[in-house]
Amino acid sequence: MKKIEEYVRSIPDFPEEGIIFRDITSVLQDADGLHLAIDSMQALLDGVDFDVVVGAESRGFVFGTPIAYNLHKPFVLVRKKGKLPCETVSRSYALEYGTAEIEMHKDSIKPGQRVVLVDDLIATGGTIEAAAKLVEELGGKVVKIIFLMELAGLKGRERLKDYDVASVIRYDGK
Ligand SMILES: O=P(O)(O)OC[C@H]1O[C@H](OP(=O)(O)OP(=O)(O)O)[C@H](O)[C@@H]1O
Ligand SMILES: Nc1ncnc2[nH]cnc12
Repeated sequence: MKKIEEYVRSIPDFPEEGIIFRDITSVLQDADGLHLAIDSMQALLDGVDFDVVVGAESRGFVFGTPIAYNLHKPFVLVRKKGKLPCETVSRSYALEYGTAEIEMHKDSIKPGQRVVLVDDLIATGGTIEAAAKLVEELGGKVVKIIFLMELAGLKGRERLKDYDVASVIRYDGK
């Protein structure tokens, strides 16, 4: 069986010159790749005591929901601005390319809940830092943050130094 990193396709200069895009579609469209990705991320939660999984739109949904399902936990969506129908809290942040704003429903986290954050990839860490702050604004405690991939050269972990962070695949560059 192949290693998980062998399922990731890397595309130079997408969506902008200088970015190496780490593509998850090549992982997901292979049954073994999909199993390996979910199982490897889920293993990062061994021994972690938590109440709810929170995933960031859109690739965080793909990995967060099966993990929540497998572990019989609820799944909460962090969405890009303007998509959630009820009362929200929101936060703006900078991306490796461009800027964005994310939101959560005000009633999605109950005060004191222990939260695991899930996303496919950490680049600058801006997205997941903003998500962590929203969880905290709602009274949740972020007990673990997990990724399939980490672009270590962008130093996202330094931004998340107050959190317990783990990833399955580490790329040394950007
Ligand atoms: O660490 P950062 O610099 O914040 O970058 C990482 C984020 O960027 C990508 O999402 P994107 O906003 O492109 O949205 P998508 O998942 O809908 O493609 C990726 O899925 C992470 O959420
Ligand atoms: N290099 C990259 N590859 C895939 N998704 C990303 N999101 C931010 N940077 C990325």
